[in-house]
Amino acid sequence: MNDIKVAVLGSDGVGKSALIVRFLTRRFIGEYASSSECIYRKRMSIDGRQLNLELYDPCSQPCEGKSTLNEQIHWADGFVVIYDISDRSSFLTAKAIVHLIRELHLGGTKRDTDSVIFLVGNKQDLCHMREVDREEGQRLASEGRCQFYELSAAEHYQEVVLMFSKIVRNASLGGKAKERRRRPSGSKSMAKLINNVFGKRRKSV
Ligand SMILES: Nc1nc2c(ncn2[C@@H]2O[C@H](COP(=O)(O)OP(=O)(O)OP(=O)(O)O)[C@@H](O)[C@H]2O)c(=O)[nH]1
Repeated sequence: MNDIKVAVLGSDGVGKSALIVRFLTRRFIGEYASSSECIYRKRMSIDGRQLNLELYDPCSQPCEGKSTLNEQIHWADGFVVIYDISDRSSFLTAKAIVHLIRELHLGGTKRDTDSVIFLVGNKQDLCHMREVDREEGQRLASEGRCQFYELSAAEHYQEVVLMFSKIVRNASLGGKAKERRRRPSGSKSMAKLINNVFGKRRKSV
């Protein structure tokens, strides 16, 4: 069975955990308690093939044994790079991450990387506070050869599922057999995920 590794990257508070939790549990959780980086696992069937998905959610707080961005990039087969459309600085961070992924994957063939970086402008429901135009996102995506999405973890369940399903499909078609370097350390079961989800005060948006 294929193992597909997807890293969800972006600056603090852009909604990385919210998007992952939405995809895995269907729920939007306003506040999610997580003090360590972790990997969520899910078995998926894509085009009739069984896949083991590992989704990496970094922790923005300093924590022991935390992997570096370079290690996360080497570990993953696919990347979801997230920014918050109401926060320009998060867009600049996303831009730097896209460029770093491109730089570190220079050795790979074009086919390997073209379809496995997704740039996602999250919090589309906050468009009245928008600081990053949709066109800027599209421009960065075409510059970095990424697929582009604008969506809202809070409001768009179907779009979130489609986005994750598509990156898993693309990453699995890459047929990559790359050397695995040190993998990000934390690993989390669904039970732990549910604990985190219910262990913290929920905030309405
Ligand atoms: N309005 C709105 N708020 C969102 C959305 N997605 C996430 N948030 C909020 O943004 C805040 C940060 O979300 P998280 O999922 O913790 O973000 P993160 O990127 O995992 O943050 P770190 O763990 O600090 O790296 C929370 O208050 C969420 O409720 C969204 O689509 N719309």
